[in-house]
Amino acid sequence: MKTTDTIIALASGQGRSAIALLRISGPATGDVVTALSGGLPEPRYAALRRLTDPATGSLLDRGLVLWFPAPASFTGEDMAELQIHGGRAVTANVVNASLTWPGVRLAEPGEFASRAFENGKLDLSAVEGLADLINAETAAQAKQALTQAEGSLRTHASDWRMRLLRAQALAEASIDFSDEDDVAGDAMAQAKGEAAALLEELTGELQKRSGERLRDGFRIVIAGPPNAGKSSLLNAIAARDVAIVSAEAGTTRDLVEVHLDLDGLPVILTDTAGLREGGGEIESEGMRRARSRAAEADLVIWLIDATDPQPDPPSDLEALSPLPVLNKIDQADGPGGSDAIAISAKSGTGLERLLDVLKDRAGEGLEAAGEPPAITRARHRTEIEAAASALGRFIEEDSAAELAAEELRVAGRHIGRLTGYIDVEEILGAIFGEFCIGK
Ligand SMILES: Nc1nc2c(c(=O)[nH]1)N(C=O)[C@@H](CNc1ccc(C(=O)N[C@@H](CCC(=O)O)C(=O)O)cc1)CN2
Ligand SMILES: Nc1nc2c(ncn2[C@@H]2O[C@H](COP(=O)(O)OP(=O)(O)OP(=O)(O)O)[C@@H](O)[C@H]2O)c(=O)[nH]1
Ligand SMILES: [Mg+2]
Repeated sequence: MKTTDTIIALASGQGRSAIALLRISGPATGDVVTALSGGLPEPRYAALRRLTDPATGSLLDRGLVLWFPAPASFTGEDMAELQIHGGRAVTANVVNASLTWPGVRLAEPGEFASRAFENGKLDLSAVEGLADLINAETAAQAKQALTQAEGSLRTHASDWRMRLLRAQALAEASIDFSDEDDVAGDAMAQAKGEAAALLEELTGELQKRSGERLRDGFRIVIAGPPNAGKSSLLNAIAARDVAIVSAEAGTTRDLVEVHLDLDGLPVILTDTAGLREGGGEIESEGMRRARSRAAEADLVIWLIDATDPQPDPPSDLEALSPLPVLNKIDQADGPGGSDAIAISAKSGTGLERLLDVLKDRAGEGLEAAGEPPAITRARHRTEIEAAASALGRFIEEDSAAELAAEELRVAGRHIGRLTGYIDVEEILGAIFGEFCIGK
């Protein structure tokens, strides 16, 4: 048996609450719970127990106790949960009483999940999904995170890995039969066919950006000349007084960011410094930040003042195909004569329409057509890109079969890293045994 520390943590939020959930995991769990509550309840059934300090015998709380003997627990170790009253003193007392037991210590952040990973209960992609689920701020983010926690990326990764292994087996066969030209050539052609089909699928996944966007939020930047009403628009959409508004041009210098939930879609809306020629040192830095944030945005709003003839966006912004919006129509006489959406940040006219357009654009950016994306974070993209380039090299390679086959192993290692299971060589052994390839 592996000896590890027993860890304890408050799994519910910090601070006062009606009920608090303490989680304990590790070999001493059963002893700690017995010492605190006088015994172990039936596995996986809640039991109401008096909890006492084993050192002094004093009553700490009356709470619900759950016992999950290994391996049928979240971490795969012996685990228990104490559902107690959520006062600061109660939780501190029960934690401290548990910590007096030998081998018990406070858990590090993420340690329950990392033990679940080590014990094969969760793969890396599921751990990431759970982390995203806890951080999710909107319904669409939560849905994507839960899908990943439930194994969507793992399913892709194991399918890709099996196809790579098949290609690898074929490539190895072509090496083994290299003295029989026809057989060897045929096997290698088949291996390359398998690889090409897989490369096409990986390339398709790499083209989808919606998974990462949904996880991070759809980024909208409000840009425009000074005094156009950019900060007023941010405040109106956020329905809060976030940014300073004034009649003075050049009020906003820094980036001002708000997180919005537009019908379940996560949007990060950023107000920026007004863009104009000249300007002092601080204002110039503000404009530099505005331009660079706009360049990274998923959508740029170019806001102009309908009462004031104003310039077109500078060429770097024009290149981003900004959405033109005309503000202050409450003061403008007659229609603006452009295709811009007309609003008044002050009176609220036109805001509904603008919000509908923003929701549509966010929806297009965040909701992938067809199958949900496999990639939800940069780590996945990096590994899949590396696997795809190794596959590309394998397909191009027409010299030594041994060298070409090595590229397939490289691709397999990168795919393996998506789930953290990188025992590719082991599986390959099993496949070779089964297929009796070679001699
Ligand atoms: N009270 C409580 N609620 C919770 C959790 C928890 O740990 N405690 N969870 C924590 O994330 C989530 C539920 N996830 C869980 C995942 C696996 C197991 C578990 O005991 N797994 C065993 C047995 C599986 C079974 O009986 O079907 C196993 O995998 O072997 C428990 C909770 C959300 N709600
Ligand atoms: N009449 C009218 N005035 C508005 C409207 N929107 C903003 N304003 C006024 O325009 C002035 C400038 O507004 P801001 O929101 O500070 O403009 P800004 O684009 O953020 O300006 P800078 O940060 O300096 O670039 C303020 O006096 C606002 O009250 C509107 O829809 N109608
Ligand atoms: Mg401003």
